Amino acid sequence: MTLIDEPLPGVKILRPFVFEDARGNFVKPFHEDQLAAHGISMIVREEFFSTSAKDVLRGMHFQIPPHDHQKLIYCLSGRVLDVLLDLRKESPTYGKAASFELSAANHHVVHVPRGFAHGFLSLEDGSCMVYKTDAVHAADADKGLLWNSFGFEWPITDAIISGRDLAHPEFGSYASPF
Ligand SMILES: Cc1cn([C@H]2C[C@H](O)[C@@H](COP(=O)(O)OP(=O)(O)O[C@H]3O[C@@H](C)C(=O)[C@@H](O)[C@H]3O)O2)c(=O)[nH]c1=O
Repeated sequence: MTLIDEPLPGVKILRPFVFEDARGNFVKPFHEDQLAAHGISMIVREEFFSTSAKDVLRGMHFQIPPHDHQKLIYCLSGRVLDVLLDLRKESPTYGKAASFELSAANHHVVHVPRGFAHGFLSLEDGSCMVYKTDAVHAADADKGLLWNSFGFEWPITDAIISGRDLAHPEFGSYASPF
C-alpha cells in the first residue's frame, strides 16, 4: 500500500495493491502488515456497505465514546465526494473539513481515525461504499452533524438526504466528546 495523501492530520488515503490484466482486476484493500507499515492497527469488528443513487448525501456520522471507532472506507463501484470533519478538540485542525474523491476507478482506501465525522456525496448512480470498523454498531452512540453546518462548500444544494440526517444538530452548537 502506498500513501497518496494525508488531507488532515492522521487521516490516510492509501492506494492498495492493484493487479490488472485482460480478465479485469485484483485489489487488496485490507492487509494487516501493510496497514501497520503506515501506523494503522485495527481489529475489524464489523463490515457493511451502502449503495447510493447519484446526488445522495449521507452524513456527517460518527460513534461517540466509549463506542467510537476507526473506519477503513473505500468505494467499490461508482464515485463519491468523500468528506471528513475533524472533531478532535485538541487538534490544530479542529472544525476543519477535507474532501477527496473515492471511486471504483482510483481504488483509494481511506483510514479515518477516532474523532472525525464522515459523510459523502454520491456522484454517480450505484455508488457502493464499503466500511470496516473496529467497534460494532451501537445505536445510542451513532450520532451525526448537519451536512451544511460546518462551512464546507458542497457542490450541490438539493441533495437526497434522509430525514435522520436532516435532523442532526449543527456543528456550531455541538460539544464534541473527542
Ligand atoms: C451505520 C449503521 C446503521 N445501521 C442501521 C441503522 C438504520 O436503520 C439503517 C441505515 O442507517 P443509516 O441511514 O445511518 O446508514 P448510512 O447513512 O449509510 O450510515 C453510514 O453513513 C456513512 C456516512 C458513514 O460514515 C457510516 O459509518 C455510516 O454511519 O441501518 C446498522 O444496523 N448498523 C450500522 O453500523
